[in-house]
Amino acid sequence: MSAVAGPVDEPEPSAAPWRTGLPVARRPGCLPEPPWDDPSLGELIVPADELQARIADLGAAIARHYADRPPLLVGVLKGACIFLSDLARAIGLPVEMDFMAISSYGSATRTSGVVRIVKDLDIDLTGRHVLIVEDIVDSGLTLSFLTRNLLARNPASLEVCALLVKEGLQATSLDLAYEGFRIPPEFVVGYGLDVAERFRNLPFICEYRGGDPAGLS
Ligand SMILES: O=P(O)(O)OC[C@H]1O[C@H](OP(=O)(O)OP(=O)(O)O)[C@H](O)[C@@H]1O
Ligand code: HPA
Repeated sequence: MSAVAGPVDEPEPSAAPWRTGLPVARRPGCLPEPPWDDPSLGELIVPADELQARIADLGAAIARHYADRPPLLVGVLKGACIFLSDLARAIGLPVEMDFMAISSYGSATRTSGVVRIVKDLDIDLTGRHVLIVEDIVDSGLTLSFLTRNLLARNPASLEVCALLVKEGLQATSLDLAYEGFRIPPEFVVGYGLDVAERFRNLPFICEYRGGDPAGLS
């Protein structure tokens, strides 16, 4: 699986790390700036402008692949809400959207190992071209649960677009049609990703250094 794999016609690779398949390098010493500075936040992992540029490319690749069969985007709440909002606007097709809320982390920084559907889809997937939109693949448990669950609903096709994939943490191999960035195996927040519901509205992705979030108010 490549970091920029798409079913068709990806743009020519450039020197940017997310196009070469290399892990996105941490920005040494580059910390979030006011008003986003916070002592529990560490170094920047993906700056806001790189997120937006990559999402524009993903949107274009998705639009090419689904040109004659606009997909149903299935957003995985809550983490994917911001990614899906930007991605949907980068796909120049009349997409539809539905949402599923799935939780396995609670307020912790490690998966509980138990994936729970908190809210199911409203739309019947039978015969639909479904694109799952995920914010992050970490252990891979959520995605593996979700693909099995949605395949059982008889879609015409089922693909995955994940913004972030943590390097080397998945027990089984992944089948991702679209991937944004490979990131180091550390807990990250921002751009939809939270710890105990905090930091989802950061416009970038950064390392979380705050320790056990249980005491957060
Ligand atoms: O690959 P995994 O180890 O399964 O982790 C990935 C999942 O974890 C997060 O969801 P979370 O359970 O934290 O819920 P949230 O999206 O509401 O924050 C994230 O949004 C993914 O859905
Ligand atoms: O690194 C992460 N940050 C926030 N939420 C997550 N869910 C899985 N991994 C992560």
